[in-house]
Amino acid sequence: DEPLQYPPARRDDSVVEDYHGTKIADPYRWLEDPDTEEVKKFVEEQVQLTDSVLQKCETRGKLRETITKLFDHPRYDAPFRRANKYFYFHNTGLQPQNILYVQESLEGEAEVLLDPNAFSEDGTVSLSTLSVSEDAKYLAYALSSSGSDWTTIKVMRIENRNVEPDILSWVKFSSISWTHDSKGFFYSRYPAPKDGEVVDAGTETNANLHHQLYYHFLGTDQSEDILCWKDPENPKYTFGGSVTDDGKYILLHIAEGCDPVNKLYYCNLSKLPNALEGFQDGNSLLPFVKLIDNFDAQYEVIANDDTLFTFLTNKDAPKYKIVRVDLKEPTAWVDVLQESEKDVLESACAVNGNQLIVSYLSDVKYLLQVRDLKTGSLLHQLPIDIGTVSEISARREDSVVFIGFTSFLTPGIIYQCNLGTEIPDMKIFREIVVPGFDRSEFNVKQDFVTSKDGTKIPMFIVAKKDLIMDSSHPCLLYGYGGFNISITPYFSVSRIVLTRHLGVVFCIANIRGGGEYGEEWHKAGSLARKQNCFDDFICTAEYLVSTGYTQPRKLCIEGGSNGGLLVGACINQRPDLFGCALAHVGVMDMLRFHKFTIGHAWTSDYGCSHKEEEFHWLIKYSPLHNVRRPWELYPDQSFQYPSTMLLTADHDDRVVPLHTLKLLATMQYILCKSLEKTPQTNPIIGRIDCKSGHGAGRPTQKMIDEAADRYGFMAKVLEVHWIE
Ligand SMILES: O=C(NCC(=O)N1CCC[C@H]1C(=O)O)OCc1ccccc1
Repeated sequence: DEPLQYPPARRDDSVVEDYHGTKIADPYRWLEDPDTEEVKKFVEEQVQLTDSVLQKCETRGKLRETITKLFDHPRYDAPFRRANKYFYFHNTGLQPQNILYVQESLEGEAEVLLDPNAFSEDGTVSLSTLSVSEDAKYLAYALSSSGSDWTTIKVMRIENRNVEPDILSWVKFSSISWTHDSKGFFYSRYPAPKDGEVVDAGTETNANLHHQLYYHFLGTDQSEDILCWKDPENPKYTFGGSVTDDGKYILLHIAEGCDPVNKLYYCNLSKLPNALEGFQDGNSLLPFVKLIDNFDAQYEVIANDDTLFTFLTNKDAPKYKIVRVDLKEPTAWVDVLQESEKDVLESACAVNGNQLIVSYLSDVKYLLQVRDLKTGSLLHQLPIDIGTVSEISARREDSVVFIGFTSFLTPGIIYQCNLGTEIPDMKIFREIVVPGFDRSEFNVKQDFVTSKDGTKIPMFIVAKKDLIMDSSHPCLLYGYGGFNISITPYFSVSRIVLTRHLGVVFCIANIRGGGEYGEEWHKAGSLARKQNCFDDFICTAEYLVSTGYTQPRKLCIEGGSNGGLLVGACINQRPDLFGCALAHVGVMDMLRFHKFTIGHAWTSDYGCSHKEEEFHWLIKYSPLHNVRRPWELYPDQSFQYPSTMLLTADHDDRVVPLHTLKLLATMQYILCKSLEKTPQTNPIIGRIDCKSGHGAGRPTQKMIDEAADRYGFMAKVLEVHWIE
């Protein structure tokens, strides 16, 4: 059908920047300011164009209806205990936000404690983090609006649900950790922006610098909070405070980026002459002791017995191990649990006095064990299916542990594991049931694909049973590949609907850059070796074609954020290999990402164009800078870019929308508008949402509407029809 009429977009050819002697044009630089009338007009016209395309996607209505119906089932998270109360999140099905319940006992009557749905008409206010005081008297919680990373902390008195007057602003990238006297809590924040710098929190692009750790005394004004730590010499540093289980220490976790490495300081609260009150004069920071004062490795505290601390670390152990140190002899470290040859030690949780629940990732599947906290020795293997341990809810004084489990064909199970008995039993505490979903219709397998350099790349493949390998099947290939994040099996209603009603084969490629095989795997897909991620993803796509699942014009690739970069880079490098590309909130301008909000923290995976050697890594794959007309590169072949949808939202302050807007304008210009006649008939469109952010906290209806739009678009361009 007719090529689309793309809206005009000014090209400012005066913007040219010199990177270490290389001149780089940036004609859409003006798209970086979301508040100008010109940018608002650009967005409005793109939204209208996309709506006109989506109107013609026949399966969109069916998708929305079927996803809504299948999603309308009760969901629970694992309970957690404080004092004599239990707390858990629950959603009856289509509620915009999950609701926090409290009960006096596991079997007792549950009451609503905090209902975020009451905070806004349209469900766009979400709960980002919370913490219940040790005596279960108070709930401190952080609220986010429109999916922004900015939060506001408030406090509720649990017994009478009274919301206290405390309001803490400009909180971002913060946990909440109470002192055990319930007088207050530690949290992190940025300095308040200068007047006018932030009009609608979450739509600004200013860099987040000078993070600080504070302590808030309940019942006081934020201006009286204690500044516990800051580091003016290192504005990129982020600080996290956590009180140890015994209430004695405040631990300070310092990061300078996203690598799994941190400094670790501690302060013995019980040794302060006048506790924290002594710092209310605001004249000095807390007297932290620097246990680890370098970024050589990650140190995550598991437990302490007074000065004897146990850590999960990757120090000289890229697949992680457990070590111990006595603060009195801070250089004498001993191994408690050695690094495994093959498996990644993902988590370790102190439970039942002196035991550990550890989870390993073994070829992207989870193993769960009970071990001895003192010696590390194995006590029990806990039986779980192929899938993901989604959460482990327990504290050291608890002998009952709740374990969340999910997989491609398991909506969700919460096991109750009683460690008090001789052989711990994994009893089903809650099982999430999805009416109308019949797991026997589907098949899950894991293949290993050889990448360009011979590396084996695991890939999960979910399909209807008894698939005929005739290359006819639409395929959705999903990837991420960065920041030490592992994409492990999880239940997705929208993907089940695609497989059941559009015959889609859904695949997850565990490409390098993730954490699937530990820190070496992460590093092998970072910095100078980032191209490995794209090679891996392209090889898994070619595998799906060569083994007869699908063919390029039936193959859709999808990824979000760093995964959006993956999609953007792969359609530039192999426009012939895909029929459709869905890139959510992608990092697309690799020369400028570090300038906006928390982008500076990502240089740990990407490097920075500020440095000459790193500029040359980035310019080679930066999606914004590598859009080329394929028909000019390969004149004998008449191929074009796949049909592409770039998704973003106005309050995404994790990956600011300018990345998507600049790439959209560039692709539409180079491929579609700059020639009289262009072979590019596949649409290149943008889905730009409002009152929405990077993804976290998105209300149910917005999630469903977006899924229906992007998969309705995919079905249309892959020419796939609805199967009743
Ligand atoms: O930026 C990230 N995480 C990485 C992130 O969100 N990324 C990394 C690339 C784009 C985007 C994504 O893939 O979701 O989290 C914020 C943060 C908090 C504290 C210390 C450092 C950073």
